Amino acid sequence: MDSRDKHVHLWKSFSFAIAGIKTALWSERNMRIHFFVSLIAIGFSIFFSISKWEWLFVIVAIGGIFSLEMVNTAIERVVDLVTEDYHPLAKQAKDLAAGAVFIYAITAVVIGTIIFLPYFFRWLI
Ligand SMILES: Nc1ncnc2c1ncn2[C@@H]1O[C@H](COP(=O)(O)OP(=O)(O)OP(=O)(O)O)[C@@H](O)[C@H]1O
Repeated sequence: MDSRDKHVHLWKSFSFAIAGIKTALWSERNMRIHFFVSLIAIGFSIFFSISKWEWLFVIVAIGGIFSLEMVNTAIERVVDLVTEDYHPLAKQAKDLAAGAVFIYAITAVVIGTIIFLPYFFRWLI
């Protein structure tokens, strides 16, 4: 593979990844909820002029939840592809993936609370 082929290959992988993000945003209700909540979090971050360190946590929380939700969606798709019948392993796979998203979502809420609550109190009083 010469360097031009590698370039084309890299560009194709990138376009497939973008297609995946679009699919997730259009087809998954949870992704749209994450998108909406992320916009609010970014809005608060700008409004309160949070510090560089706080931005890092906000970015990790937002990036993490989007990535994990997409992995969850991918697992759901593969399970549905393998079987449409009820199967205890299919249930476990989907429930485990959903559990992973749930854990990260709680983590993100805790991060948001730790960062934004003091700003809210200072803003109120
Ligand atoms: N083939 C299956 N066999 C056994 N249980 C299943 C199967 N498919 C789904 N389930 C159970 O139903 C639950 C919901 O499945 P579904 O595919 O609707 O995912 P979902 O979490 O509702 O998806 P979304 O995030 O898109 O709303 C799963 O978490 C799992 O417990």
